[in-house]
Amino acid sequence: MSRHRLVKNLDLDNELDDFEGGKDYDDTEEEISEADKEHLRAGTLEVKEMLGDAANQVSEKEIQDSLWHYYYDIEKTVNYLLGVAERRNKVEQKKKKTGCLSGSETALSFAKFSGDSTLFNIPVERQSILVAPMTPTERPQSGPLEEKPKMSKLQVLAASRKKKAQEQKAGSMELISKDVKGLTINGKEDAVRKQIPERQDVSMEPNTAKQPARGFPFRKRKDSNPHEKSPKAPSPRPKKPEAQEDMPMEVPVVMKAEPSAFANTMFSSTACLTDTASLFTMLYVAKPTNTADPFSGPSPDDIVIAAQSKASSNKGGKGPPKTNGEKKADQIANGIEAMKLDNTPRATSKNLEVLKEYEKAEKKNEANFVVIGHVDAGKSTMMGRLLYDLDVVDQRTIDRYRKDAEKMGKSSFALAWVLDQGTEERSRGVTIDIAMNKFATSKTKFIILDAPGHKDFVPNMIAGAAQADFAVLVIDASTGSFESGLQGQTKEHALLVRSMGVQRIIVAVNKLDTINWSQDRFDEISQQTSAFLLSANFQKKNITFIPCSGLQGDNIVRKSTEAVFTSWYTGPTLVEELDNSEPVLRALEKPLRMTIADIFRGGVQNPLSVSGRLDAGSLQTGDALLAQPSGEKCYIKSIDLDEQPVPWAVAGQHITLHLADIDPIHLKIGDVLSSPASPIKNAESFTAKILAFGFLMPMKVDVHRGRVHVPGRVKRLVGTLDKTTGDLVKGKKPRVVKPGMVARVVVDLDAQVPLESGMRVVLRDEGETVGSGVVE
Ligand SMILES: Nc1nc2c(ncn2[C@@H]2O[C@H](COP(=O)(O)OP(=O)(O)OP(=O)(O)O)[C@@H](O)[C@H]2O)c(=O)[nH]1
Repeated sequence: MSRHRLVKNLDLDNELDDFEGGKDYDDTEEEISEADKEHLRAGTLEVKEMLGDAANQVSEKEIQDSLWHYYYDIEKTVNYLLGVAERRNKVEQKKKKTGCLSGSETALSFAKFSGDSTLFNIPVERQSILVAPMTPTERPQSGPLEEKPKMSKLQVLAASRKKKAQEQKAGSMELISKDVKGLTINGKEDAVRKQIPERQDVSMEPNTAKQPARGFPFRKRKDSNPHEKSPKAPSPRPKKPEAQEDMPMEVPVVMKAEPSAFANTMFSSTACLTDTASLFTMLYVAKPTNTADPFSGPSPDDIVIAAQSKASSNKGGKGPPKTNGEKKADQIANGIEAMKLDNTPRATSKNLEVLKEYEKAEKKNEANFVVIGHVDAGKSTMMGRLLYDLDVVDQRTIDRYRKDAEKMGKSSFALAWVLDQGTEERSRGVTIDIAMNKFATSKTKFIILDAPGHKDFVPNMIAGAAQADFAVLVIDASTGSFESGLQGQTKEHALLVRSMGVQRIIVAVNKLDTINWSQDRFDEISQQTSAFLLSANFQKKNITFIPCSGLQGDNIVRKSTEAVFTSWYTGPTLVEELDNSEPVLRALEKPLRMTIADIFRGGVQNPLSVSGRLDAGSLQTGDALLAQPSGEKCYIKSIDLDEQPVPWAVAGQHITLHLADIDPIHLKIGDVLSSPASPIKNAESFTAKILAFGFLMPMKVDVHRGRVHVPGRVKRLVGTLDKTTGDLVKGKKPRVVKPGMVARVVVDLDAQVPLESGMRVVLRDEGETVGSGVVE
């Protein structure tokens, strides 16, 4: 439950009575640290400036109360106060007209009070992150606050919680200080300083510059996965070095042992990490110049994650942001954890001949497939059904999903929830990010990559397609839906997967239950889709059609019992067709390449782990790796395959690597791990053979390679290529490449990206795919 919900459920007056114990509020005001006061002062000035004339309508105390309430979030504070000011204006105007307030106006409801505030004029899906000011009608609107400088109820409640938290912390600090004694922080620090002198400056010098006063912890886009632990949230209040003196009694150990540069570097708040951007090349973080890109701002998912992080970071009703002393203590505790773990001995390589081991091993066929198709075609439901019917998901889980989905009025999405795990995904009924799941048949181990169908999330679909051996294209057969899908993402997705190297495609013609299992409709859809897929360069032998209903489970795992359907269809089920997959040829002998799909931080035994598919080559425990684009080296401590430790892994396998000897700041999703002996190079420019989806000309584009996307530009059109021979068409250089044509183009990037010949890239402009192809 979020802090605000908790607080709202409390009887404030009771809480206050308990806390007060007859004391004057003023006593507790001492608990606001100097740093907080300073922050309140600076925030007040900023808010006043932003309020303009409206600042005359609110008192300084109200501004500070709001700042405190919103964790110094200037924007929210201003929004709230603008509402207050506007309301007062109206009341005043009315007063002038009538000479007094009407009864109805004195008894304002919360909705009335806030109805005209910009805070509540926001899209429904964004409202979840906005925190309604607590019982604003109870706030003294003027006089009393200024006359009697008492703390607001919220502050008193917060202070009470803070006090309790501090008492608990005092107990836990004893334990921490024991750990501190057992560690030679300074020794470590010195060693680290020698290795990374630039970082020392960054970590020793907390960011005292003005920061965006966001109330929510910064979190990386959930492009990755829900398990990734992001860097610690930026402190809601900037640290002031002198503020340390405020808390010596609470956390004496803070005074004895400052977190080392190393600990600061690895575990300091994002505020510190942000600083490093100026010193390190922070790749992929350059802001796209294309403002129309729906991904230039936080995605709906980011917003939900941010809200969730905030809620969980406030779990237990800890109240207002932590004091400097508490933050320091946390930082040290984290640092200690890191120090302990860093002592893990480096695994030594057994120098196995991995390919020979692989030959000897008993193995199953392994295949990854991406599920694509227009929004709402039924992709997640179909995969949920498949996992349920194969007993990968149990009945209890499905029953729970069904019950919860019903409560949200989305009962038809219960099966989709097996894949769609995000809160936003569930409340909106759309897939946002790639969902990964596994199952096995007697012949093959499969990995499902369920892609979002909505056009706003094509970049996430690209990330899934980049890891796939083949594709399952889901088509909604219901009346009108097939046709609109063809105009939308059915075509775009199919073209994208093909141009990204996928050769085999299974077309699942879904929702046949809605058209009474009509064979005519199935034939019509198969014909049209087949014609299109052939024109998109899929070979006939690599295209198959499976009629089915994901919702009812007909022809997914079990054969249908519908008489109409069985009268004309006797072919394989979807699972049988999946199992017909030919073993995929792997680049076992090629140099090692692994693209990081996810990063996990903060594990007790393994503080830093990465997962992803081994694109090429092989590796074993103890191997050295080179991470690009950072150029940092690291070592493999251990390897997990299917959650089990294994001594080695080969191309095609989805693995988790537990890494040592690397600062997590040097690794990001989309980075490529290679062997230092045959490293992948970074590129700032490349030439590629591109199939144009739209008009291509020298223009700004977003370049996507798997999870990575960087702004860049098509610098030069070298020429168009013959589609069948691939030869350059002689003649004048084209000024524009039309959709459907293939061209050789030179692309410049705004940041370095690990790229090499044979890699697949997608070019997008303003949220539309304009081309896709292969690096030469
Ligand atoms: N009648 C019927 N409805 C289906 C079937 N499959 C899915 N649906 C419904 O179609 C709606 C969308 O299903 P999803 O599985 O979320 O579709 P999706 O393709 O995964 O959606 P995105 O990933 O957001 O593009 C849900 O209401 C499903 O219950 C089916 O076979 N028959």
